[in-house]
Amino acid sequence: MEKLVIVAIGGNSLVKDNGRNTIQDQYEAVCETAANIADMVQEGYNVVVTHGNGPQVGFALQRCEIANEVSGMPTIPLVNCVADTQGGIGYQIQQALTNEFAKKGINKKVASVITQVEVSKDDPNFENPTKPVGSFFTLEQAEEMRKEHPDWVFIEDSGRGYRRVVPSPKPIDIVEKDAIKSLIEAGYVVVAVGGGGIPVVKTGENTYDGIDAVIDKDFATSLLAEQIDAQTLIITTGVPQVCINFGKPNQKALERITVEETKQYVREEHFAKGSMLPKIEASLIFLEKSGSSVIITNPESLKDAITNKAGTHIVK
Ligand SMILES: Nc1ncnc2c1ncn2[C@@H]1O[C@H](COP(=O)(O)OP(=O)(O)O)[C@@H](O)[C@H]1O
Ligand SMILES: NC(=O)OP(=O)(O)O
Repeated sequence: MEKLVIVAIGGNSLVKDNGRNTIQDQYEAVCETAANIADMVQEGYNVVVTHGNGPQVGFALQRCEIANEVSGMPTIPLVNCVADTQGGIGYQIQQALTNEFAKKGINKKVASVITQVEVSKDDPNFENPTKPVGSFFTLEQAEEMRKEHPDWVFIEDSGRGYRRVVPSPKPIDIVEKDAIKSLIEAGYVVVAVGGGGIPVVKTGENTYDGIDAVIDKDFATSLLAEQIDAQTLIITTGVPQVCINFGKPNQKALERITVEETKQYVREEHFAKGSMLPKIEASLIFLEKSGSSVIITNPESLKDAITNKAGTHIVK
């Protein structure tokens, strides 16, 4: 089989205008990324695609809350909002890739798998929400919302503004991993663990129940990469490269770093919690368990990053 590469598309990389963009705007962003992924497939890479949903799941929650306030419509639980966004974004990726393959004459089919990801109901992250979702707000806007919803928690997200945070337990197992593997072996380009997967807890040996949370797609992707034996993990996000001293006058973009150097930068707190840190932590887990290399870059640099001309490369 060709080299197996897993590409994780960041939810924020599909949003251009802080929640004011339309589904069509999001589809255009998906199409840009899909064109780059199709180029990789044309080069002979065997690609599995995962994606985030941080902004989109927050928008979905917000729509429910507004509909509830305005007309009393029942709200939708967070776990179902995750499922909805997994389906909605997965549909766009599946269609965009299918169309790109047809345009480029690539003989490949795409299949998306509705993916449940097991978490533990005792995960301490349920008590300590850390996953930013939805739009960015000013401090004043966040304080105003907290007056009405004192249980909502906000954090400052990488200098971009304040965002609501929700619990983000660590993924333990991918329920549909065998189906994903079978589709890969049958030659499909598979889209899976969208939005980090739909969080579920075990209720019996083979039974599950949904639980309200948003799993970090970088950790879920790293787990899937290990389970399908992928060699390379590529994370696309809003920046072309990972930086040290991010946002400071002495900011420096990183081209190639070893696992040991990366751990040192983590200790020096160069990577923001809830944004770049999970990508780095997930990359380290992947490299220490099974993977050989990680690339972090933005969608437009994907093709150059594969040939070492762009992105941040983390190597063993
Ligand atoms: N050290 C860093 N280097 C580069 N970007 C960083 C760093 N720390 C925080 N960031 C921010 O993290 C963002 C990526 O996280 P985020 O937008 O949450 O991811 P996603 O694309 O998966 O939605 C970047 O766009 C950047 O604004
Ligand atoms: N679920 C998740 O991690 O989404 P983002 O990558 O969009 O933050």
